[in-house]
Amino acid sequence: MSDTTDRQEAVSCAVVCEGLCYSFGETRAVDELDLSVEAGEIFGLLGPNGAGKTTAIRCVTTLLPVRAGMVRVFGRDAATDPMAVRRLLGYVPQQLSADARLTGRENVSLFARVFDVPRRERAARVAQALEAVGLADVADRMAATFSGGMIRRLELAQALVSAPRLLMLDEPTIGLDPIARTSVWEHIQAVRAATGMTVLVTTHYMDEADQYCDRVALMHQGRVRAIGTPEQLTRDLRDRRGDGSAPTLEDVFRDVAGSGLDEEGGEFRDVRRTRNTATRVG
Ligand SMILES: Nc1ncnc2c1ncn2[C@@H]1O[C@H](COP(=O)(O)OP(=O)(O)OP(=O)(O)O)[C@@H](O)[C@H]1O
Repeated sequence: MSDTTDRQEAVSCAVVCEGLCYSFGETRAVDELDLSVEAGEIFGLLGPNGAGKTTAIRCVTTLLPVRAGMVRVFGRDAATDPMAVRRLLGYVPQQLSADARLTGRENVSLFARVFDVPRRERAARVAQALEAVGLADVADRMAATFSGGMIRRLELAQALVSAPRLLMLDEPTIGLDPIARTSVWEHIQAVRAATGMTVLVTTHYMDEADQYCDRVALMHQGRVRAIGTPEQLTRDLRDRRGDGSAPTLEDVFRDVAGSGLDEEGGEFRDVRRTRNTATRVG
């Protein structure tokens, strides 16, 4: 890529994946994935359990190596410049990342130290991050006393404290009740509105993506099967069907995934992994 292209992409694209592949032994978790996330959007990577969403975003975070294909974050190559990529992003994994034996504030402070937030700015930045997720009033309570939704918002604060340009969230609402889910999404939206940060989120809840994401990619068996705004995707299906029905994003997904879509939603080990995570977070 030329310097000029590099600079243009760094301005307009938060994430670009081209031909990304990742295998665990014989399992091709990500298979020739092409994706481009524009700066400032809330982008949803959707798919059932086992579709390859977590693997794909772990490659973007550099937690997994990019062995085949290419990943760039704001123009920085994840394979050749992983440290530069890490400095640009905040990541909330599916697994619990808050410590129950620390207070909310201590948890966020720990991340501020790990991410090298300058010492003299730390207290203010920690307070700001807790405020942004609506936990300022309970910041000095032990995380063990928090509800599942509060823990998710605490993890969001942990990721926000380093002021990342790209926030990546893996199934942020899994295992939460509807009220807690709405609250998590409203805080994500408020943070995006306040900072202009790009948000890349994985979810298998199509209704949430429809409501909160600017654009989505529908992923199945390691590949992106459709990409666009929820409105575009549902309108296209409605036009293709031409029967006056009003399809949902879930209908679009069934349409593009075809007969390969497993009704049970992924293999047993994928469901079990998800449930374990939900239990620990919730
Ligand atoms: N550490 C691993 N070892 C072996 N296989 C794995 C590993 N992690 C994921 N896989 C397999 O790779 C495929 C994609 O998994 P991945 O976790 O990326 O999917 P996902 O869409 O994020 O699903 P989930 O919502 O269940 O996390 C699945 O078939 C899964 O079983």
